Amino acid sequence: MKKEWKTSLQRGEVIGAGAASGSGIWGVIALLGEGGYAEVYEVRDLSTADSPRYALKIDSLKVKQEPRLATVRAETEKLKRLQSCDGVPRLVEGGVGKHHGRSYVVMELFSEDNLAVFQQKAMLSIAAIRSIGLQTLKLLQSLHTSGWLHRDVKPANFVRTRDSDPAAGGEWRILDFGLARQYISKDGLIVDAREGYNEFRGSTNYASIKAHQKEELGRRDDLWSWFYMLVELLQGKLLWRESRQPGRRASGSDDEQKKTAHRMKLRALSDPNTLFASGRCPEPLVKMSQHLAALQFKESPDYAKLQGWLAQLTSADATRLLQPPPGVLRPQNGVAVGRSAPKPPRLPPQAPAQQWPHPSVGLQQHAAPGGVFAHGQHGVWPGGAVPNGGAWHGAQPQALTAHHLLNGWAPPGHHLGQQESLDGSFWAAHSSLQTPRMSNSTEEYVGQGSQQSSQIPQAVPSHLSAVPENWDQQLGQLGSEFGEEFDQPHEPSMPHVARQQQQLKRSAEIFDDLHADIAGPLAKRPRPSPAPSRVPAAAAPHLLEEDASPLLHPPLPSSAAPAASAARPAQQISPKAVSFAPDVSSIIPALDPANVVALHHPPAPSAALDAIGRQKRRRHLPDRPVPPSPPLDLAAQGSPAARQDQAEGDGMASYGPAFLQSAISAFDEGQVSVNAKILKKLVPSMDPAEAYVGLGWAGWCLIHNTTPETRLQAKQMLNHLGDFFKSLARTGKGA
Ligand SMILES: Nc1ncnc2c1ncn2[C@@H]1O[C@H](COP(=O)(O)OP(=O)(O)OP(=O)(O)O)[C@@H](O)[C@H]1O
Repeated sequence: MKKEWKTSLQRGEVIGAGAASGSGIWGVIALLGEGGYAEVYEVRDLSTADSPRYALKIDSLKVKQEPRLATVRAETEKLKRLQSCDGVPRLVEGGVGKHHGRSYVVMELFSEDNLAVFQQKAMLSIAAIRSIGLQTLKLLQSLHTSGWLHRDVKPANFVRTRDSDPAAGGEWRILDFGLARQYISKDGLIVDAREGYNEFRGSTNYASIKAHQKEELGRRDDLWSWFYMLVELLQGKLLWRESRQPGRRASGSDDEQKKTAHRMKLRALSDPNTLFASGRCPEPLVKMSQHLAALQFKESPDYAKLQGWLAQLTSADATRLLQPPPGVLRPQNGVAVGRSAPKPPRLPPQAPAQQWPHPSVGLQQHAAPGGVFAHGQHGVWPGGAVPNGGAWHGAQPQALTAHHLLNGWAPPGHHLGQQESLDGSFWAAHSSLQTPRMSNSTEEYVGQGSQQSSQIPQAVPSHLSAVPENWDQQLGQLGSEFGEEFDQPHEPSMPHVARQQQQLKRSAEIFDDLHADIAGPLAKRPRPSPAPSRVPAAAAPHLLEEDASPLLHPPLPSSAAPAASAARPAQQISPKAVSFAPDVSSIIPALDPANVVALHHPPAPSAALDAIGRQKRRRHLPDRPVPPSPPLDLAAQGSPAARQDQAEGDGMASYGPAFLQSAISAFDEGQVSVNAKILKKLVPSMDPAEAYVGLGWAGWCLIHNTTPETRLQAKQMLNHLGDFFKSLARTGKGA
């Protein structure tokens, strides 16, 4: 299908002065494509009867305004030198012509299908994918053998020949040498990476990790882009493109898109399964990824091996890609939620109390802020995955999970699974509100983590050797999924919250498993003496045991709090004072998307929420009416159509943005006490999702060293929320 005619040249327009100037006379027939700085037209030579058709590439009008952007001239120079290379378009005129100050070049014409268009037209068979993969790989190999790198490998830069059979996968050629660069010097040596090089080259979705890191690119980077293309051919999409679905506005800036793509590519480096919504990467692609990851800058890729792996792709792989493996929660909006592990036997209820962690756990060295805790990619943790999924750590200088593990926060008598379930909810709510900062810090963290990992002593706590190998992978995967979900720059919305809650439930399960796994081995160890409370008495003079009582404790009226504190002067806080987890654990089952869904038609932000956040909403969110969300059929979520609906609803059916925005600022430490008041006011009109955010907020205040007053408010908030969730679980309605 020809593109809509909207660019600078018109049908029938004549370009070139003809034989007198040594050029053809080119009559414009159709627009074929347009890139960043050029337009490509189908033309024919008007000076010849029955002229074949050609492609004419001309600088776009933008270039005329900003001549430094001119690319056609430079590209033609490169194309001239590449004429002996396989699959490169043949130049029809030796040189560059000028048309009203814009450079153009005429070349061999291919079909109107570039690979980006082609793969959208029909579901490709695995045989077609193998054929396209092989051809494009060979084109790159040929280019590399000629001493050139392409540096912008992407589907739009491969184009099918006109006479090839699309049903058989077509014959493919390579285009667009604007960024191509010679990597072999005149004396036949591979050129060193330029010192101080710091440029991004390529296209966000297909750029290699090194490209994202603005490093000099080599052959391996062209092949990483090829690899991502292959993933896209197999799956129909790249997961980091999620937020740019057809018909939806792009929800992030280019920078944000780059960051998301970079982060997800880094994650896929240690776990290629994450490239696929099904959570399973075909084995041949795992091998490709490992091969590419192992290549040094100057090293030649093993094209033959890559071809061999490509040939191993079978239709069974393709079928599996569409099916989550047993135990993987159904992907939501294309994102696999996590792999469930076989459940270890639960501890009997009367299991002896444990202190966590055992004092012998030597993990303090990992507690330094900035990401050194998790670097499992290099095998520091059993199972070899990042235990907090990167995202956990990225959320705060001290990861919440790390915080528990490292600081022995949970008092004796406390069950880790419950505590960690709570922790998961804090983290989830917290990170969902931290979107922009979260992506930054996660990215920094991942980079830093992998850089520093080699310098960090191997410190696997001894008791963890008794823990199944994959527990940290599970946490890692979960953390990453959370990270991925919440790093997406979209507005909070119903489906978003439902997913969030489903993941939270999953986290509770994993943490419970973890608890059972760890508590068992620990039970066999000598019972340590009780750990001191994490909150020293001097730092928490106003905290009373009652103030921190379990969730069902009746809330203090807000005005009563200071009075209560005054009546009972400073008192050592007992371990029980922070032991609210059992109650929170009991509300975790109530955090069920079905409950939220049932209560949430239509989403109706309360007037109070609206008023408080109006100003902020104006600043942060588009000022538009909130449409009622259609009933969400959870049972149908697995179907592609339902997922699409859900995806498109995402960002549309947003509710309570004012609340969420005000909660976002609650996480700025300076403002916590102000926002505590706001949150408390809102409790009566809360819906479950908002309550959930409040839960996260309160937990965050308790875990971090906020002021004693704020912690008190947070505990009151937990009381309210406890009632709320209990009522939700009992009646299907919030309090
Ligand atoms: N010789 C050709 N035959 C047929 N179609 C072509 C030809 N050259 C380019 N096209 C079409 O035009 C599109 C844009 O071409 P090209 O990638 O060379 O432009 P660009 O401005 O350099 O793009 P970008 O900014 O994306 O790098 C291609 O994706 C392809 O669909």
